[in-house]
Amino acid sequence: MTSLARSVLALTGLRKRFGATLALDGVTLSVGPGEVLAITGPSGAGKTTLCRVVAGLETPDEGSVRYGSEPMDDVAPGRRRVAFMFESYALYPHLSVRDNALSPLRAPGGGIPRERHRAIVDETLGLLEIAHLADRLPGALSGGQKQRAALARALVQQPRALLLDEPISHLDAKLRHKLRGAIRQRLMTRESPSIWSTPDGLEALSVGDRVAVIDRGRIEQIGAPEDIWLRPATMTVARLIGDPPMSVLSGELEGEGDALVFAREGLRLPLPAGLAADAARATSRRVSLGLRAGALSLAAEDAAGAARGEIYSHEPFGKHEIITFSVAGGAQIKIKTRTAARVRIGEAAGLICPPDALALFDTETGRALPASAARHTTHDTRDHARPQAAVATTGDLGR
Ligand SMILES: Nc1ncnc2c1ncn2[C@@H]1O[C@H](COP(=O)(O)OP(=O)(O)OP(=O)(O)O)[C@@H](O)[C@H]1O
Repeated sequence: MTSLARSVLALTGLRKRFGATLALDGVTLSVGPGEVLAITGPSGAGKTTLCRVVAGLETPDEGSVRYGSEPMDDVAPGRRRVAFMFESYALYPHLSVRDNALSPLRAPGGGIPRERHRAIVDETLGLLEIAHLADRLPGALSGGQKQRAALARALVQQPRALLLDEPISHLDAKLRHKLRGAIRQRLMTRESPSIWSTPDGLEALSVGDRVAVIDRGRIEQIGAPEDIWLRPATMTVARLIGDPPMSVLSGELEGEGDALVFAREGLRLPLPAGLAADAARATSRRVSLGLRAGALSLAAEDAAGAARGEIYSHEPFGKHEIITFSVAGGAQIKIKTRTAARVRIGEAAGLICPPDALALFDTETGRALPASAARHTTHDTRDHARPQAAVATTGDLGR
């Protein structure tokens, strides 16, 4: 077997149209050897199409796919040596779970000595907690069990690139949380690039070395999980990522003495110095303010510096609570608190917005305002020839 496993997977200018739908709109990105790129976006954003183009199951209208220096555009799917876990599983109905997982290893060019097949498969079934189902046929499995059988079939291979399309979406929350760590550990030991697609932004942040956020076929932002979390490049990213995501309110910039104020009906917030510097360079006064739920807090209605409003709803979730705060005019802001707050629906309250809770966007373009935007990228500029800096993790990302 020729080993191309340490190659960079590079996608350049991919465009794919289905009738009136532009499923991929100029996607350029690369995934390094051993790297996991998590791609996240809402339903219909283009995640599956991206995976299918990489696997050769869909031909792009424009753009190209390369492994290392080798263009893949004219290479048939079966010869690309890509392991693709389909969102629809595509299990062989007449084969047991074990035989489904063994099937790619037994195919010509599988590359792994035959005597090791059974041990690799059984270890992977154990990792995914389906060893006890090894002899069952897919027809006798639940949706989540089928999903893990399909995942096992992808994980046992030694491909040039591994594509996992929503690999754990049908598992219960506890198992999903447990397995995303276990699978990520497994992927880290590989030399091939991996793409992990998921509609769950937090899952993407927890499994990806880098994360690409896609919407309507366009990459909105690509970067380290921390960047996506702390510095969303666009309003779309801000609205997609987070638990709950930022509340994004449209308004206007107004001068008030030396200060710049974000103003809309029911809300006037003086901008902290850093944000005011960004805002001063805005070309339009029409801006949108992002408020990060976990950095906001409630205060008394008349507390100094608090914005006034009332409690619209209160959802206690055990470890944390989500409070929806509404201001005059009806705009709603989500607050996430750890402490059990004593709040009553309809009660007047104040909202404290520290500087790190806020992000500012140009309403027209949807992009973060200049000074912040300089730190962002929607283009993949990583040079995979250089060693990658270790990605620091933060407790907030829940890895
Ligand atoms: N074969 C096809 N024919 C027509 N339209 C298609 C086809 N495949 C995908 N699309 C459209 O292209 C867009 C992108 O679809 P895609 O399946 O890539 O999204 P996705 O991000 O994977 O969504 P989901 O999370 O729901 O799986 C959608 O609007 C979809 O309806």
